[in-house]
Amino acid sequence: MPMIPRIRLYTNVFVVFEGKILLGMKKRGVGEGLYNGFGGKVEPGETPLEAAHRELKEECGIDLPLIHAGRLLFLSAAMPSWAFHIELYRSAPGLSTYTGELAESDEMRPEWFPLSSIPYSQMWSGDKLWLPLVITGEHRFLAREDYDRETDDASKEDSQGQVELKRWWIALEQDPSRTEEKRK
Ligand SMILES: Nc1nc2c([nH]c(=O)n2[C@H]2C[C@H](O)[C@@H](COP(=O)(O)OP(=O)(O)OP(=O)(O)O)O2)c(=O)[nH]1
Repeated sequence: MPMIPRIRLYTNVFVVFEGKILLGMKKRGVGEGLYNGFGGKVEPGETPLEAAHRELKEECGIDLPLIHAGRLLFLSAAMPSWAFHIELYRSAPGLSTYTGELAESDEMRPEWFPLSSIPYSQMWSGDKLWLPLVITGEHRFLAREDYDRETDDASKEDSQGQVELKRWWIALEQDPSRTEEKRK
């Protein structure tokens, strides 16, 4: 029987104000050296939305109303015993203020970017596929990504076991409360 991975549930929050987005430079751990939204593991007894608010506050000091933007499921050949499930949130549309003080934490250095210059080359490689959907917020989506070995030739693998995005798909949710159902 093939190995069946166990699910790791995470959250990730993108704060999007008029014309700009708040990203954090990850200073340690998974995704170190990359810009990302703010997030982490959902703790036992917590809903993903509660975890999203908690991680946003812990990692950059602020809080604000959030909406669910989409769901990312990914597999990585570097960690075959896990399937990653990330609940993605964004700030509620039309907002331009938050509570708390924006501050660097030991995990993240927050930085605003104009929407016209999002640093995709310094982000997880799949993010460019769906972050535009998070920003417009018109449709919730389901995204699936498979990160696999860069080469099938095991002798050429480097010691890090580098993986790259090999296959993906994205589907839009039909959500009449957010947008008129156009495809009948
Ligand atoms: N945007 C994006 N985020 C990702 C991808 N893969 C991935 O793990 N993440 C996110 C999920 C989490 O928000 C974050 C990793 O969380 P973390 O390093 O803070 O997790 P942790 O186990 O340290 O959790 P915690 O201590 O903060 O609770 O990276 C990806 O492909 N794209």
